Amino acid sequence: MVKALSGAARENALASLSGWEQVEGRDAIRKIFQFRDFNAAFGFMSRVALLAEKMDHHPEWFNVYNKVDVTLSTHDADGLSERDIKMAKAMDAWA
Ligand SMILES: C[C@H](O)[C@H](O)[C@H]1CNC2=NC(N)=NC(=O)C2=N1
Repeated sequence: MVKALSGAARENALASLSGWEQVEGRDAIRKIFQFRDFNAAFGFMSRVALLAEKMDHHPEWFNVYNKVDVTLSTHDADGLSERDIKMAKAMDAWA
């Protein structure tokens, strides 16, 4: 069972990310990615989808044309976990 990050570990993990904001009223992080066009946005989503399946960890996201609005949290832990941090970093690397 994956555990939610707390205390210093949580602070350090969040500090290692850039462009992600904490969602109000919920232990989750959010970032809006913008791409050249739909093709680039969907390519990004396809790549992330493969990682999500591999990790058994899935983003909440909303796509309109070239924008992908992503929220990450770990439902099983009812909060942010290492899995969200790992996924956020992969997304940042591929955007
Ligand atoms: C049963 C299965 O392991 C779970 O429901 C997985 C699937 N994907 C998931 N994705 C996310 N974001 N959080 C989870 O807790 C989670 N759990």
